[in-house]
Amino acid sequence: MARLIDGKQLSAQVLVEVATEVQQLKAEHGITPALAVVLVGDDPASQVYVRNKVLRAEEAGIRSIEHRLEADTDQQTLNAVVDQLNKDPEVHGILVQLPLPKQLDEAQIIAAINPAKDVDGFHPLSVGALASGQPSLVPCTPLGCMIMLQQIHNDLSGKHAVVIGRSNIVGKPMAALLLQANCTVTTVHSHTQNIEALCRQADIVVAAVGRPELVKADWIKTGATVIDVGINAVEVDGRRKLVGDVDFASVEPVAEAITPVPGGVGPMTIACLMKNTLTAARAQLASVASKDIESNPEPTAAVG
Ligand SMILES: Nc1nc2c(c(=O)[nH]1)N[C@@H](CN(C=O)c1ccc(C(=O)N[C@@H](CCC(=O)O)C(=O)O)cc1)CN2
Ligand SMILES: [Mg+2]
Repeated sequence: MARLIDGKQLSAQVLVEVATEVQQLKAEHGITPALAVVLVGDDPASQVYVRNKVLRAEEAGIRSIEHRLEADTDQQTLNAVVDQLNKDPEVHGILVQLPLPKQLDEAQIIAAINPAKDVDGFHPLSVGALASGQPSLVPCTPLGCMIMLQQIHNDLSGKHAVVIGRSNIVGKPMAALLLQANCTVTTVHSHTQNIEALCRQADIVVAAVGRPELVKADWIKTGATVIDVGINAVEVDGRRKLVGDVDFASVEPVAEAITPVPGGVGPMTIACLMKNTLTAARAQLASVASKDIESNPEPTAAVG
């Protein structure tokens, strides 16, 4: 039987660590990290995710600010909201919940977020920093997956990782993080030939393609670690059920370790958002402190 990597439990642990550090930041510097969440429209899944983000922020001692905009909001109005949040020194993290209604340009609004406050890690500067190995705010889902992998592998060096999917939110940053951790990384997607054979070579499989139960037992090498990022609603006997991109029942006996859906990567995504908000608040504090020193340097000792 595979080891179950319990995202509920692990995310609770991450949140306790974040909460402790938030309290320290408050006590030592009088700063309460603040996260602004912008939701446009009334997509029911997005509403659930935003509600959970606000609840987890509260648990971690992070102040949250919600902006809910009508489904027919135009780009200019959304830009104005982001602009105001960019300028507010008491806001440390900004996220615009995706997907956006179709009249809005996602790439444009992501690029409009102050990169220092880009707690989703989607801004082109954050993406470039991650790709070139510079410190950056890392997208929450891949960051959560890395924390899950660290539960199983002390050292990922030399492992062959196959990432299924090449989205900007998960597949691409996931591949970059695995490469950073010295894995040999293969990204497979809809144009890849022989996906199954490539997966069978993998020590680590990360499935992030949005296809219910695509990954079957015969895709998986005995002893591999399987991270399932998919959250797909399907109907079973007339009832709605959530399944991942991995056929859990068949893969679980083959794998060494596996994440469940629900209760796997999803809760880690939200915990990592709180981690990123803390990181952003700290970095902004350090940046303000260094600017103070630049504009008001210590007087040099008189030479006499
Ligand atoms: N701005 C962003 N938009 C989106 C992101 C993101 O990281 N930033 N990711 C997803 C949605 N998402 C967070 O925003 C998210 C999805 C799912 C979960 C989660 O905990 N899922 C549960 C099941 C939930 C259910 O019952 O429906 C689980 O897996 O256990 C958290 C966050 C797209 N948009
Ligand atoms: Mg996600």
